[in-house]
Amino acid sequence: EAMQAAPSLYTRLGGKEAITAVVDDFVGNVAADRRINGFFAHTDIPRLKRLLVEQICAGSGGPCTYTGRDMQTAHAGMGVTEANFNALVEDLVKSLDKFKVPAKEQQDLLALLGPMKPAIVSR
Ligand code: HEM
Repeated sequence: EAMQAAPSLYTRLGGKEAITAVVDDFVGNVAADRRINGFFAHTDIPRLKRLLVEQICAGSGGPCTYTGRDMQTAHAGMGVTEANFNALVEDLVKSLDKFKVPAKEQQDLLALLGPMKPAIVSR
């Protein structure tokens, strides 16, 4: 019997469609979140959604290429705080819970995004 590779996080999340559904809902939460929605007042939201899907797809082992800017450049000069960062993660977890993404996959996704924090938080 052949050895079986462990399925990627991308596969465990349910692939591109499931990731797209979570990102749509997540960005909706962010847009409604008065703690942080001011940051996004001039943002092209469909583009942001597309780039988030690409980033999560590529980072989780899926067949995507991230075409956006690096995290430091994208968030430069915004003055994002740790509290802002935590609020955004809370909005993401709300969507992960809503779509019943299991705890292990939530952990693995947050472990993928957590290391980006120093590039994003600037004060
Ligand atoms: C792990 C956390 C985060 C990830 C993975 C992330 C990811 C991204 C990505 C992929 C983009 C698009 C890059 C591009 O425009 O080329 C972006 C843009 C943006 N992010 Fe984040 N981000 C995070 C946290 C935050 C936080 C905490 C804030 C503020 C509360 C924020 C505010 C923004 C804004 C306003 C833009 C749009 C910039 C523009 O319109 O030019 N992000 N982010």
